[in-house]
Order: sequence, then C-alpha cells, then structure tokens
Amino acid sequence: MVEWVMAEILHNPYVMRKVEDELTEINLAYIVAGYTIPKGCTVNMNVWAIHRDPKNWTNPLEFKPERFLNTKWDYNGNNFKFLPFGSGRRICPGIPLAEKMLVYILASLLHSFEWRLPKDEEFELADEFGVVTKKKVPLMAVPSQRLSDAGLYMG
Ligand code: HEM
Repeated sequence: MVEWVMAEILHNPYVMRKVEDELTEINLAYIVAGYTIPKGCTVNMNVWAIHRDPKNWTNPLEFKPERFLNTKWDYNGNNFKFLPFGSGRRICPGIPLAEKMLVYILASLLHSFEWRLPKDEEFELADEFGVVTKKKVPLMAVPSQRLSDAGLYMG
C-alpha cells in the first residue's frame, strides 16, 4: 500500500508539493481550540482563571476544604481543571515532598495550638504579585496551649 501511494505521489508532483507545503505549515503554526498559535510563541496557561471558573468549581471563591474529601483528586497534571503543580514535562518535581510536608505542618500547628486572630486584626486576603503568590500583609495569629500537658511541647 505504502509503495502504491508513494508511486502515485512521485508521479504527481503537485501532490508532492502540497504534502511538503502542509508539513512546513504544521511546523510554523499550531491550531489550539480554534486559535492559530504561531511558531515561537510563549503560551501561558491561566491557571488562576481555570481555578476560579464556576464551570469547573461550585462557588470557586469559597474556602471549602471538604470539596476535596471523599474523592481522589488528581493533581498530577492530568486533570486540566485542577493544576496546582502545573502539568507536562515542567510539572513541579516537589509534589511528593509538598503533599507530605504541607499536611504535616498544618496538622502539627492545628493539633498543638488553639489559634485566634489578634484583637482588631482585619480579615484580609490581599496577595502580592510575584514568582509565588504571597500574602501582602503577613498573617498574625496568636497561639495558645491546646495539649493537656505543657511538657508535651518540649523536645
Ligand atoms: C504546595 C507546594 C507547591 C506548589 C503548589 C508548587 C507548584 C509548582 C508549580 C505550579 C510549578 C510550575 C510547573 C509548570 O511550569 O507547569 C512548580 C515548579 C517547580 N517546583 Fe514546585 N510547588 C510546590 C512545592 C515544591 C517543593 C517542595 C519543591 C522542591 C523541594 C518544588 C520544586 C519545584 C521546581 C524545581 C520547579 C521547576 C520545575 C521545572 O521548571 O522543570 N516545588 N511548582
């Protein structure tokens, strides 16, 4: 079959030219979701918007950790609605460390202390633009003993 097609193409130079033109074209531009992306373009995915899109999330701006309970959430870059660590060959290589440490640190803080905001501390969640999104005003929180025996905080 390949031999027949190749023979036909070689006998029809206009078909050969068309094939060559199309191959060059494909190298120059990709079409993604109907948009032509010229060669050399830097394409940034707006994960900020994807994570706030009500088509993907119910009440996306609501802090509702329960939404992640009872379901296995894929954050390894395969679920394009949820990309906290990015996707593809430059995906965050720190996922195994992050998923253990984040839970461990939060669990330790919440288990060990009772937390409250200082008096007159306003609730605010402004962020600061940067390589990573930091809180604009650092969080001030007051811990108090939660464990029954103060000795448990030592060592
Ligand atoms: C909750 C914690 C973390 C989050 C949300 C996070 C998120 C991300 C994101 C979104 C990227 C960009 C991926 C892309 O371009 O598609 C990234 C890259 C990267 N992360 Fe993380 N990360 C976390 C923790 C860590 C930790 C603990 C380490 C190392 C110990 C780490 C090391 C890196 C490195 C080296 C890259 C660059 C990878 C590359 O460009 O090839 N990250 N991370």
